[in-house]
Amino acid sequence: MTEHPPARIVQVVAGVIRDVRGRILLSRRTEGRDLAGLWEFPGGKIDPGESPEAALARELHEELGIRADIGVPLITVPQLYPDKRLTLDVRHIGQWAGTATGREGQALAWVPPHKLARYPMPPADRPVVAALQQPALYLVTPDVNGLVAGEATAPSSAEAPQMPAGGDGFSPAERRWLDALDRALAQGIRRVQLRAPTADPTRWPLLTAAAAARCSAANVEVLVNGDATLARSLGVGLHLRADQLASHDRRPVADDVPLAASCHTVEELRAAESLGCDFAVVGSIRPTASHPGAAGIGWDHFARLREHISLPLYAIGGLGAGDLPQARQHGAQGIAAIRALWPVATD
Ligand SMILES: Nc1nc2c([nH]c(=O)n2[C@H]2C[C@H](O)[C@@H](COP(=O)(O)OP(=O)(O)OP(=O)(O)O)O2)c(=O)[nH]1
Ligand SMILES: [Mg+2]
Repeated sequence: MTEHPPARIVQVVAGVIRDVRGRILLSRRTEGRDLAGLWEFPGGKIDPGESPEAALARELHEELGIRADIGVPLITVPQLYPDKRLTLDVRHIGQWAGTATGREGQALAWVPPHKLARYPMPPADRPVVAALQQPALYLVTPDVNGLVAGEATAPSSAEAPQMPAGGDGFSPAERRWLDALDRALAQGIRRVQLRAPTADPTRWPLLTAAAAARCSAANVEVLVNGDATLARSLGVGLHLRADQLASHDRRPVADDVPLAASCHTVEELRAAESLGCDFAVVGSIRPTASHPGAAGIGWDHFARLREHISLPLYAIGGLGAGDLPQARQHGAQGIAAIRALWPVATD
């Protein structure tokens, strides 16, 4: 973050308008304006002294000729453009009346949500589309209790009696870990990173294969942490650690599986974006039990990082599902967590 960002601050509010079939209205920016030809969510600048709700209702009437009830916030995206510092505040639209027409000569399109990515949009809209399409929660698995050897080496002989005795071939700790994953899936988790930094490397491929099979049966997206060879052999996505970003000069997994990275700096985020990552995880927002003594970066710093890139981001670090509204207010599309999303057995 060495360059000087533009000083001009522009507050924009836009709406997600749906028709009875659930399609979303996009509007094409006309020639002669900035970002001409790109598709956007209808809306515009907030006038001085105007509330975001009043501004959006006014813009939707001016641009489309509709009367709209402004609904709940979806996401607010801070984004640096060459000439301005934009804040794009996107609201769901509730009831609306009238026939939407391009009153300023702009083309309109009603787009099914899964086809939004086909429409070229300004950089600030990528996190908005992600918030509409992608899971809001990203579960990161914890270590496998009982398999923890303190480092990534084969278990010592003292641990051998805990190893599988038969049946499904998994140790009690491994079975507990898989059972907790099943509970997380049953509770509605849709995106999972398989990570267990101190797992026994001779057991981890078996465990990830079993976990990936469970996720795939539930139609849940899986990424394995750090190991591109394992990701490719399982046919699942890959989640890179920040220190691995520099070791890849092209996308290490196929386009039809997700690629993500953990990032802490603008440089890492740019590297993740140019490698073709689908999203990144940024933190730690708050101090966490796993990193005692390390201060969190806080939401304002998160927003300052986010405005340099348009990659969808999950915020991580001492957060749970209850932090989602605040995350969305600072441009995160979701929350990533280990503890808060891992359903430990209650019996
Ligand atoms: N409405 C809208 N604007 C967006 C989106 N994404 C995005 O980067 N922008 C940018 C484009 C513009 O730089 C700015 C909106 O300004 P605008 O020029 O359309 O504002 P306006 O409708 O009030 O029009 P004007 O009267 O100033 O011409 O925000 C989006 O999804 N919707
Ligand atoms: Mg406008």
